[in-house]
Amino acid sequence: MEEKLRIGRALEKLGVDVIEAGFPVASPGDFEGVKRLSQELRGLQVAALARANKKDIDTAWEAIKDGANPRIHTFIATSDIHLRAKLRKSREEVLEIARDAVKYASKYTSNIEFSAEDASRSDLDYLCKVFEAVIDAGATTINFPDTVGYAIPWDFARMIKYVVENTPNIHKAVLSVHCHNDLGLATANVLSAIANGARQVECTVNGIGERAGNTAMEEVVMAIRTRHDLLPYYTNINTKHITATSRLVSQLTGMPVQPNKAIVGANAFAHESGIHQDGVLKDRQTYEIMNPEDVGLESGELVLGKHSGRHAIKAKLEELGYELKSEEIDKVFEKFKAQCDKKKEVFPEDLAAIVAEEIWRIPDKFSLSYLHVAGGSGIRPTATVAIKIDGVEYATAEMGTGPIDAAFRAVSSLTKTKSRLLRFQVSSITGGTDALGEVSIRLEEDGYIVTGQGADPDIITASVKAYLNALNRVERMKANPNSGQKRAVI
Ligand SMILES: CC(=O)SCCNC(=O)CCNC(=O)[C@H](O)C(C)(C)COP(=O)(O)OP(=O)(O)OC[C@H]1O[C@@H](n2cnc3c(N)ncnc32)[C@H](O)[C@@H]1OP(=O)(O)O
Ligand SMILES: CC(C)C(=O)C(=O)O
Repeated sequence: MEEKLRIGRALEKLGVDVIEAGFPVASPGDFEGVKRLSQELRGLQVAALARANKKDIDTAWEAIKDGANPRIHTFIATSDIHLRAKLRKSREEVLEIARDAVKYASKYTSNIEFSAEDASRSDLDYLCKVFEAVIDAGATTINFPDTVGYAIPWDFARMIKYVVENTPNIHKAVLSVHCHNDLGLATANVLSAIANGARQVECTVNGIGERAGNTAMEEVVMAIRTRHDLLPYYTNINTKHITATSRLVSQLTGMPVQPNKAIVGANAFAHESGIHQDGVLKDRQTYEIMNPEDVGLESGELVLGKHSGRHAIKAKLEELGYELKSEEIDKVFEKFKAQCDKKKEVFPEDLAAIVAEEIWRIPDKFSLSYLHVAGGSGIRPTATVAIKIDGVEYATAEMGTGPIDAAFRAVSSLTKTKSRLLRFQVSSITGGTDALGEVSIRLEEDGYIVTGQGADPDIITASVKAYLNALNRVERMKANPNSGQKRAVI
């Protein structure tokens, strides 16, 4: 309930006009969720879904009646396949059911939406008759769903135009569309519908929804905003909240957003190829059609990877605060490319480490002498660690919640550091149970953010090596106060 409410509040802040909060008859939980949203969200309309029958409509109204501007959304299928196989009713019967449902809902409110489920596979003349009947009965929003994502943009445009031209009272209602993404065409279909008279778009954040999902809200909004020359319409969406809302929805639904998803994917504003990076550095508009700031991102990102060129590396080094000579940049670039062959993405901290190790050439302060770990079920994990600090060996033992925690506590005690671990990742370099484990960590120590890597057949040893590697990098940063390396802003 609380999560639903958090998403509801985020949508209100985003500026959506209507939230379809749920299907109250579906379960007591859905009923309570819709009711709570209706009571708490006053700045928008909260709609409740109902099949075309009295019980669903009564329950929907009961859930939303306290809302600021409640909407009943009732629906029934109009395609022959749904009539024959699912509803087992004739066209005439379904037309009567639809009309009666809307008339029944009108005893509660004048804010009524009617959807003709599977409209895109329905006979258009029959569909127009149904729409005409429900508008006469009191529907103020008429929804044309492409329920199974079957439509093709120019044919969807033809269908919308047909409905507009052949439903005599269509001007009394707002025409809406609701597209699914089974063929990856939901956004395209919606845009073609808008261009032909649709004025409400039913969509979801991140495109989540049944099967391949629904039309992604952020795609429609940004298409209208970016191509205003061809789409002279507007939405009330405050686009600066798009990224935050997308992340919230992803987090609360547990549905990750694919990295290359338009607008909200992690890579949507990231440039990795050297030629693109060079262009973006010279003028962002060479490869950016939208401002990342407009969707709430700080700025577009240059991703350091194997496709990056010298221009991008030089720019990133400057951004990090390094003032290097041309031959030093060449050296960093060479090492950087070698690292890229080993890992997909190289972080700015890795670049900083290359500078520290290749240009400054300061020896490691800390090195592992030995590590002994006792663990298993029924005993408290204990690690005994000895490390050399500037050549002198020190040892201690610590307990922890697990063997890695115990070993890290021992390292922290010996090195007198209090690092904050930001990321810990274990992967196997080779296959099988004898695989070499590679640990990559990212930590913050004394205001510096660094990465560290360690490899060993024993993952606890690999973890301690990675930890010490990161701490050595911090020491190099500290030893070069004039290097220009910026301390991290935490
Ligand atoms: C197109 C859409 O996406 S609509 C939204 C889909 N969302 C959901 O389905 C929400 C979750 N659903 C549920 O919890 C349940 O399906 C309920 C509570 C809605 C209904 O449960 P039940 O009464 O057990 O019926 P069940 O789901 O098994 O079957 C659906 C029945 O509704 C009928 N029906 C389907 N759509 C409609 C409609 N729009 N209007 C009237 N009746 C309909 C079907 O013909 C079937 O009737 P039958 O029992 O006479 O054969
Ligand atoms: C209820 C309607 C709008 C629906 O969800 C669909 O047809 O996909």
